[in-house]
Amino acid sequence: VVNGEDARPHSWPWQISLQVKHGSRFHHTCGGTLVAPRWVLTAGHCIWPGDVYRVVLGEHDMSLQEGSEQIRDVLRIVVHPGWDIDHVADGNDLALLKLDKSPIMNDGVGVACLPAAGEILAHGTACYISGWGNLYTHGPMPDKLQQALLPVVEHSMCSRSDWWGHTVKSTMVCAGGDVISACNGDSGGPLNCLGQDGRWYIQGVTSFVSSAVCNEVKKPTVFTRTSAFTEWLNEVIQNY
Ligand SMILES: CC(C)c1ccc(NC(=O)[C@@H]2CCCN2C(=O)[C@H](CCCC[NH3+])NC(=O)C(F)(F)F)cc1
Repeated sequence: VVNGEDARPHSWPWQISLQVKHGSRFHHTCGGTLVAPRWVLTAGHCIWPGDVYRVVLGEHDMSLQEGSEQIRDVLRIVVHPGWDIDHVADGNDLALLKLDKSPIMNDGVGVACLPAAGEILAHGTACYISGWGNLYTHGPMPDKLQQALLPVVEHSMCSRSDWWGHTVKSTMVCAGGDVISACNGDSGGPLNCLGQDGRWYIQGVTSFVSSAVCNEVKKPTVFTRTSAFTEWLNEVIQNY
């Protein structure tokens, strides 16, 4: 996250770190969200065939063993059938990971809510992005989970020719567009938006930013709009 701030520890208890095995060690590669006791939602572009992953829940400071961390293996990976790494602009940038067993739910680990099918957020709705992605383009990863307030940008503005143009689809949601943005390593993480009922809803899964600089003005962070995939999400979580 570029121009964010340290999150209060465990204030986003559904935020996970997706870690990939290289040699004998695992390292953070993407964010993700616990959306059911045994299911993590992340981005399709985080998944590379043949790689071995694990999920760390209850994480805050990556440089410390804080005692709240819970590690789970990934039993099954279901990438959205419409995802194609060579056609990022087509969207469908989603993957669901089934954990070998449910984590222990506590103050630091919990499930987030998914929105109702078709829910569209009004322009300017205040949401938060969270993640351990780079602090700036080609910059370092933070130790502590970062967060930032990122206002929703309605589709009509986000698809202006000097914004994202036709690259952004209606199955995506834009947020930001000024000097706050996601950056590499935030991929797959949540766009956290407070609902009328006082619960946090995951309205987006971090998908892409400008390939020039992460926080390019008029190139808001683009998220996969979870309310466009309710049927697929429910089908997988209930049947796989
Ligand atoms: C849709 C298409 C025109 C397009 C638009 C933007 C990009 N952006 C990028 O490539 C920048 C540079 C590094 C990674 N990156 C990204 O946006 C990667 C996803 C890349 C997926 C495609 N390889 N995502 C992120 O960094 C983020 F923001 F989600 F944390 C790539 C393609």
